[in-house]
Amino acid sequence: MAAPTLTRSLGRLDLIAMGVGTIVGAGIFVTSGIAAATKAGPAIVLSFVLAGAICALVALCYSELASMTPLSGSAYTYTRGTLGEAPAFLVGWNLLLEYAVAASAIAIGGSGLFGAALNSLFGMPLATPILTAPFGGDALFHPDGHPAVARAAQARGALSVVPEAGSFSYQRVRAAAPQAARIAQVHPFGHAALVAERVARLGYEALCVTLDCPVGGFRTRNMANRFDPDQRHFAGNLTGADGAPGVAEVFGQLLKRGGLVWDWAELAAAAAGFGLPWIAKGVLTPAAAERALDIGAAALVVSNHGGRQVDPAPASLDMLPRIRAAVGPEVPILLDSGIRTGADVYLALALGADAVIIGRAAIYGLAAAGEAGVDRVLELLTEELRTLMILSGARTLVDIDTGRVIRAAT
Ligand SMILES: Cc1cc2nc3c(=O)[nH]c(=O)nc-3n(C[C@H](O)[C@H](O)[C@H](O)COP(=O)(O)O)c2cc1C
Repeated sequence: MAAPTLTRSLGRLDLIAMGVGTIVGAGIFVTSGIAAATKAGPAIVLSFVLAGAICALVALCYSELASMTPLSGSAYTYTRGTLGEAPAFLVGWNLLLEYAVAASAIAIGGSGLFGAALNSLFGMPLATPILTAPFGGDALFHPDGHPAVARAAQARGALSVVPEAGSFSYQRVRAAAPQAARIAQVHPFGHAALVAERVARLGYEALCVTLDCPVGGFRTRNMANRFDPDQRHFAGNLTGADGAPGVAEVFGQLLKRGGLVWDWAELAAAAAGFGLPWIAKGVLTPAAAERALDIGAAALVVSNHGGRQVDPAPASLDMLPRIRAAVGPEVPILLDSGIRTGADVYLALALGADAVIIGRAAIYGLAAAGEAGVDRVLELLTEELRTLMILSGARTLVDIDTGRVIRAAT
């Protein structure tokens, strides 16, 4: 039987196209811009010329070696033919390494595109558009609490907003994951400027000021269930020492529902002394958004506190487009309340958010499996978001815009 033969079907153009395709990876689009912006400036052109000349010399070496050793195997075979087994062994392994490095460089190119909607929040890099929420009493869900949440966030390049009424101190959480625990949440109860000073000393870079919780909501399910958690789980920062209020004092304020405990003027006065950029959390109307920006907020969290404060409050997603329209495209807007899936993240980004914050989704992961559970939640949300981006033809996060969402008639 005749040996099978393969038909030659690749022509000159195909080979050139394949060669160029192999050489040009995602990296050329991502890293050359960074090198031009931060290192070489216009002289980057000279780098390209120099690299081109070196590549031409390498190509000449390769063609000489290929004509001397007309066998397949590339650099491994050439080295074996000219220098022997041992050097060829080393060159072979180096080739493998080169491919691994090249492959991961392309992966970074890809993830760079993924994180491009809002590259940074006041200089804090955002590798993903998902942050974890400040939720108090975290040790009720898992003994590892927010340090575990922040570690999971850090591993996924996410930021964590660390709560004032958490089970662990700002210091403990930051020490657990300094790359994630960079935003400290505070309630504006008159001691906020003091907290701002303290967290700045710990290295926090921004404050998240909760505007929508001057008193606790009228939570009838909690009452019916006689939910009365041990207050020590909320005392990570509310120690009653060094000017910090005690947990009983704050709970008293939250639960007694004694009336207005702050107003915009008091917040403006406190904010003047913050010394850190601050994010207004709990904004649900264009008027509140404008007010917060007027007194110095640098970003907004459109939120109804996870539906825990005002029972007939509108959904944050419904209010988002109006707030985006009122404040313009430049103000960073985060959204929370009801984010459970990658599709929810997609919708929030499409309707005007730069990133989202997850509260209960992170809590469910924490309760189920501690740090690993939060990690899995972040992984699932990200994977679903990526899948939707591919299916909707959005190459980058910035491409996710209102044009991709159809609102059902109500
Ligand atoms: C158990 C629990 C505790 C919370 N504690 C706080 C808090 O101390 N400070 C705060 O600003 N928000 C707090 N929140 C609200 C979250 O920061 C966030 O706005 C909300 O959970 C988002 O909605 P989601 O749970 O649907 O994602 C808490 C939420 C939950 C579920």
